[in-house]
Amino acid sequence: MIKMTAVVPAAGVGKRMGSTIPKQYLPLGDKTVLEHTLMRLLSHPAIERVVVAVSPEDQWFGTLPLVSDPRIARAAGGRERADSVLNALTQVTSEQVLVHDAARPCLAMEDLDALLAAANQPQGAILASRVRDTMKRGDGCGAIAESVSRNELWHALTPQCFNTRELQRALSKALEQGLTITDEASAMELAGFHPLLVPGRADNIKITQPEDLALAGFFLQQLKENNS
Ligand SMILES: Nc1ccn([C@@H]2O[C@H](COP(=O)(O)OP(=O)(O)OP(=O)(O)O)[C@@H](O)[C@H]2O)c(=O)n1
Ligand SMILES: C[C@](O)(CO)[C@H](O)COP(=O)(O)O
Repeated sequence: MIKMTAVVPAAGVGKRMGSTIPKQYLPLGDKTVLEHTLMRLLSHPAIERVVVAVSPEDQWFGTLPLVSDPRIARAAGGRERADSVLNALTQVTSEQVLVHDAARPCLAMEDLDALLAAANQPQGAILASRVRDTMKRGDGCGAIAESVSRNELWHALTPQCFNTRELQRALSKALEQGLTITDEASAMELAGFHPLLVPGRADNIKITQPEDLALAGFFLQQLKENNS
């Protein structure tokens, strides 16, 4: 089994959540969103370390009991997600690296297994779920401009897994060019790679808006009841 380090970008402010504290520190049952995410990653034998990118202004990370786990390291968060990931990568020595949003606590072990099984490909791999709704592009004035074929249209999820040095190079280049990178695969694509799409569960949601928290709590409970 390939052993690797995971990077967890957790330096966001959660604007869309509209909560008084960053969404990664909101409670889900008896623990915070971030603790659930970290516990799920560390429960897999392939994940030997986790580097968490945390805002320099963060007041909460150091108060989490989990932080005393020697497998967890802290890196400085950056202005954008990609900056946070790039900062964390400086602490990664494993050949492969897995990047997973702090805001995605509902990661099923079966999905992590599937991603890791594809991880040794040079182009890398991401978890993704096929689009199920009919997709529309807006005209910017609140009306439909066009329908977008959902054939081969996927939601990019995380974790995403790549060769560490290739990812560092790709992210650095994209950021130097001033490009907006919202996931690691985008940077790798710009560098000419075509990462594999590994079908993942649609309940691996990213907590983004207020209604997502209760849904994540339900999905997390289902995962625990099914030992997934
Ligand atoms: N500068 C940033 C911005 C985001 N993230 C992290 O990237 C993940 C996905 O980002 P997103 O869902 O957009 O989180 P926020 O940026 O906090 O949300 P918003 O865009 O609503 O502010 C989150 O775990 C977030 O903490 C990060 O590490 N560094
Ligand atoms: C990485 C990601 O979760 C894949 O869908 C997504 O791009 C993160 O976007 P955000 O705007 O930083 O939440």
